[in-house]
Amino acid sequence: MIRVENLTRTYGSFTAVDDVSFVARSGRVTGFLGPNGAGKSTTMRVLVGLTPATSGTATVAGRRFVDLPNPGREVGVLLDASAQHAGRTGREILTLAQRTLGLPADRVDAMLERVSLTPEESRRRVRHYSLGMRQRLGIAVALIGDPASLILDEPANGLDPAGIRWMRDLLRGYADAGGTVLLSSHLLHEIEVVADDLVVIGNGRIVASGTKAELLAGSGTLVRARDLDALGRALTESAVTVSPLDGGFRAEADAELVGKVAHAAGVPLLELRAADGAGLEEMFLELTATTQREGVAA
Ligand SMILES: Nc1ncnc2c1ncn2[C@@H]1O[C@H](COP(=O)(O)OP(=O)(O)OP(=O)(O)O)[C@@H](O)[C@H]1O
Repeated sequence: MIRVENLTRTYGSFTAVDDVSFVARSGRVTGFLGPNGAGKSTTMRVLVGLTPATSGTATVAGRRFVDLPNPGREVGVLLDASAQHAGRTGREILTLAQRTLGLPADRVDAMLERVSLTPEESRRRVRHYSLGMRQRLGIAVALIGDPASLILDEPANGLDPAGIRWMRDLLRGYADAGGTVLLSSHLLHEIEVVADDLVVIGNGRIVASGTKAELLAGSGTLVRARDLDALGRALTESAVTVSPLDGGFRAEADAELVGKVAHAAGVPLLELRAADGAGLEEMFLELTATTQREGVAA
């Protein structure tokens, strides 16, 4: 389990992380979402002991990172895939990690296989790796100590669609086996697919957190009809709040009620379903509207 409690980090008079609290539970993938500069990396850096907290605590398995006797066996970390020594080969980097952690030598080949780096690629210097290959190597380093928790900053960055699918399956399998995964991203759809729980941060403060199901439950119903005016009128007259979405409406009511209202008004529907496909992005933009640099298009 990963726990952040009342964490604050200031730089001079600027507060990068402001009284942040959340828990990433075992057996679950927790998505840490927020716009650029929201404070995700700073929080993760405090979690892994790279940045001291100004106040508050951040623990993995009940201890601060610096107090873990052999941290790599407890928590796998990937913060910056390009932070590896560019002159070393992938195999050398994994071998160093294997020796540092006191692991059997065969873990190196096992990890290369796990992240689908070929023996030939493992002998290339990291400076010649693509970003996607660096991400795979970073994941291999994070996993080599068979830790119970993973902390990953934008792990899907640089991966092609097949790589993103691979990463998603890997994280799902890891959590299903009891692991704790905390991953940050601004790739909303990627997080929406893989995360069980969500923590949304904006301007250093948590603006929403909970299970994905809870957070998306308020998304309402997507409803479309050829005669949108008649549909909108019927819903509004029935005290159902509507807003435009995907060429139709997002109605703040369940599908049954929306269907009944449309039927009673004699409006044939083209589509009627839970609006959760669009939910997370909309929620993300809404929740961070006051904290987005660009503001949100109406
Ligand atoms: N060492 C530092 N000194 C001063 N300000 C800093 C320092 N590190 C981070 N910040 C500021 O703290 C804020 C949060 O940065 P952070 O990197 O945590 O954001 P983030 O959510 O990870 O963003 P991104 O998605 O762009 O990576 C930013 O405004 C950043 O400029």
